[in-house]
Amino acid sequence: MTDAPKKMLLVAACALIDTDGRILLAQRPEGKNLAGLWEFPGGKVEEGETPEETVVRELYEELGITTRIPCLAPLTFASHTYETFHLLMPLFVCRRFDGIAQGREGQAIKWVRPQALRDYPMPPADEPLIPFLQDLL
Ligand SMILES: Nc1nc2c([nH]c(=O)n2[C@@H]2O[C@H](COP(=O)(O)OP(=O)(O)OP(=O)(O)O)[C@@H](O)[C@H]2O)c(=O)[nH]1
Repeated sequence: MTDAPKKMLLVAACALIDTDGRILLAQRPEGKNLAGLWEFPGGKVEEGETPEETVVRELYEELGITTRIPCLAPLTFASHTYETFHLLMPLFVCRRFDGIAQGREGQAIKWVRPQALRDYPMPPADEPLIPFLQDLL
């Protein structure tokens, strides 16, 4: 017997890189699924949005960071089956942005050195992304 097909969820995420080559991770707040895990800022691509527009919007909403679409470079993507949906998540990198990142939705944030990424438990979809960032930085 085959399982019913799962809904495809398109989420756009971004690795913000600071001038020291550290990457910003945000901790998923209590009450959400995967609470406590560290993830890249981002969110669901809304109707009528491009993934780049989603990232620009989410960086501002979640962190108070402003950037522009030309400052986003595609790095890799995650494709992972969760229990109730299949996640497809392009990951951009961004080194040019304005503002001081703050967790505006109550989430903890942390600037993490590439070699320390494995010290922060991440959603299973994110784990294969780590070597791409380590190679880049
Ligand atoms: N932003 C982000 N989401 C991720 C990452 N890895 C990963 O599996 N996800 C999953 O992708 C989905 C992102 O949706 P979201 O952040 O917009 O939604 P959410 O669960 O906070 O719910 P809500 O915004 O509807 O309250 C979640 O199911 C989340 O668990 C990641 O690195 N960044």
